[in-house]
Amino acid sequence: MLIEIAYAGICHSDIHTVQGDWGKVPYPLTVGHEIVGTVAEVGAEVTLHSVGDRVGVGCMVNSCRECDNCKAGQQQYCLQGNTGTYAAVDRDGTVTQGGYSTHVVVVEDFVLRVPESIPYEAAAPLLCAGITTYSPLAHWNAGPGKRVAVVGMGGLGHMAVKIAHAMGAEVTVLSQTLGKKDDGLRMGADHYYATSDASTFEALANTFDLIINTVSAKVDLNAYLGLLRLDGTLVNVGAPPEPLPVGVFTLFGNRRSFAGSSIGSIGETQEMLDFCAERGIAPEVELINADQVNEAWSRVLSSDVRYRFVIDIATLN
Ligand SMILES: NC(=O)c1ccc[n+]([C@@H]2O[C@H](COP(=O)([O-])OP(=O)(O)OC[C@H]3O[C@@H](n4cnc5c(N)ncnc54)[C@H](O)[C@@H]3O)[C@@H](O)[C@H]2O)c1
Ligand SMILES: [Zn+2]
Repeated sequence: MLIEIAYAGICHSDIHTVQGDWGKVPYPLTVGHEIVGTVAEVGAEVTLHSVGDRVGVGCMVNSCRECDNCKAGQQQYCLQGNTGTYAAVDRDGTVTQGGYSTHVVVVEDFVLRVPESIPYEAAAPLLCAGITTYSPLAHWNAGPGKRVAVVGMGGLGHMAVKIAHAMGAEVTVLSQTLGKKDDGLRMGADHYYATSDASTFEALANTFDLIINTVSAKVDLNAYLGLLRLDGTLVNVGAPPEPLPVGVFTLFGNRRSFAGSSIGSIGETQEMLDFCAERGIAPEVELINADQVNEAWSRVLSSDVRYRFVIDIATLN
């Protein structure tokens, strides 16, 4: 089906990709995997969506559909590798191209329904930042009685705060400075600490059931692991290119776990969109014109984003 794109979010992964942080860049390349728009045309066999529907596309546009993980509905963990929305090789051998664009063609079951009650321009970041934080929060049972910490207050981080709060968890933000403290508390955080202050790590030792690390750069994971209480888990969703050393003795204490998590399944993405619509949760976005993308990228790199840039695709015409 053909989608006319209205808005595209800017994810730090777009920048990692184009900087070559994760490997060779398959030029020519258009990035963007936080896409919302309307259905413009459908093929004869399309049944899930109709022309005019408000829809979304996230980080993947296909998977093998046959491996154990696909059969379990976990397409993001496809054993053949899911087909990324951009920079991946599609079934026809061409390189997929992303959402900083006017149109995209996507197979119907990798397209999500975007509820009308979510403000249109704010919906796009849910397709990556929303699901990438919702999935581990749901999987590790964030909820009443659970203490959850969110490391990093960027695109993913601010969604983790809102979603964990809506799930009923006690939420703490661990940010480099206290510069975004008022915002964090307004979004639902119960506590807010600066990681540049060494006393934070002493004050919060053995505290959290779950820590979601959204930082795009290398951090000292062992310092954060020390903040987990008995059976606590630190889940890394931030994707810096270099390995992050983990000391096993830190894991022995409190029987701690260190885990990773990749976006979320298509089913879970729909569940997240419906959850956000029902709970009135939306990303906080700064809308930009297409000719402001370079400036927005440099602001993301200097931690000057509150909290997601979204491109108004109408300005691209
Ligand atoms: N696992 C996944 O499926 C998945 C999905 C989307 C994005 N990601 C990755 O998650 C990371 C975050 O993406 P984003 O779009 O939210 O980026 P972002 O730039 O909006 O947010 C990153 C945050 O980390 C903070 N930060 C940077 N260096 C830090 C440091 N040394 N200590 C503490 N905080 C620091 C920044 O200030 C910023 O608030 C990126 O690496 C991205 O590629 C992973
Ligand atoms: Zn992303």
